[in-house]
Amino acid sequence: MEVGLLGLGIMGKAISMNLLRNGFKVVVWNRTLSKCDELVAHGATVGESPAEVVKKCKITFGMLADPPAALSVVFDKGGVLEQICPGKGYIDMSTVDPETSAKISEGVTSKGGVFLEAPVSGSKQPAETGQLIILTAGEKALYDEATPALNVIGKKSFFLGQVGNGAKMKLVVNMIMGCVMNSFSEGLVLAEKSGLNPHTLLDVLDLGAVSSPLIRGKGPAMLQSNYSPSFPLKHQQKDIRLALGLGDENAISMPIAAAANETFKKARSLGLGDLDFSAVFEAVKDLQRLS
Ligand SMILES: NC(=O)C1=CN([C@@H]2O[C@H](COP(=O)(O)OP(=O)(O)OC[C@H]3O[C@@H](n4cnc5c(N)ncnc54)[C@H](OP(=O)(O)O)[C@@H]3O)[C@@H](O)[C@H]2O)C=CC1
Ligand SMILES: O=CC(=O)O
Repeated sequence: MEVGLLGLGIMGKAISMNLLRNGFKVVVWNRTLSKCDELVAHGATVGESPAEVVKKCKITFGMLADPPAALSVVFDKGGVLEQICPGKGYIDMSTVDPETSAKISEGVTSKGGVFLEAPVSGSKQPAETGQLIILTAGEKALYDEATPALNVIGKKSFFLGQVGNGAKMKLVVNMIMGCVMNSFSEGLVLAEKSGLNPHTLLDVLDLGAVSSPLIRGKGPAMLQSNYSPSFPLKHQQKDIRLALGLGDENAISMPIAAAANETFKKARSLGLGDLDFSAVFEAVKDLQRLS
């Protein structure tokens, strides 16, 4: 099966490599075209534009940074819309808001193509090993057609109905994850400042109800100030911001998420946006110094 992949950041590169390893032919494109070279060395071919990738493939995936990027590869010159047509599908895996997803869906279907949103839960390592959780919504026929690829990309795919539901589910999940990371960071600072060994706190947490892959996976690196990015902090802040927007629309009060958003914004202002989202720990430490 041949598929297209637009966007070779942390996730797009890992997903492409995994598809190639599993026997898929993959046509790639990235805004910074030089990032395609490594994929080519592993057997991918390159499209000079999103439109060229769509021209070559029946199904094309997008894995872009944020709503402006996701819209740009579809609507701008050389974009998906120039070649999408009946018989072709576009699957957007970027984490965006439901409105962005709906605009892309309208654009694709207006040209006779079919659309599926498919944001993923899980980070760099699950992407490399095909262990993502895929939150799809939109055209069920495209979901069925893409199932062989989805089964390689993820360990479980959900079909959630109409366009927007995948985006909403992803934003709810990442709103929770951002709040947990914030609270965990405050706990580490509180432990240390009150005279406890934070390494012992990690051991205690791991044995109790709060134990989780997130805390187990990130805690030791955070105590070493190692924030090599798996999930960039700027994207976590974007997700909480978009989740707060969803809360606004639904008149849901989310004071904890709003406070977490402030801390992620503080972390971005400290220049930590490209580091892993666990670097919010540094912003929490900084806030203690100021208070
Ligand atoms: N990393 C993670 O753990 C996870 C990330 N996600 C989500 O997946 C998406 C991708 O994440 P990730 O791979 O980490 O992000 P990266 O920041 O590593 O990559 C972003 C990608 O978007 C491209 N891009 C940015 N702006 C534009 C633009 N204006 N036009 C065209 N392309 C653009 C970049 O191209 P260029 O190389 O030229 O800059 C790059 O290919 C995000 O929505 C993120 O929230 C979801 C689950 C996990
Ligand atoms: O969006 C990030 C993730 O880990 O999921």
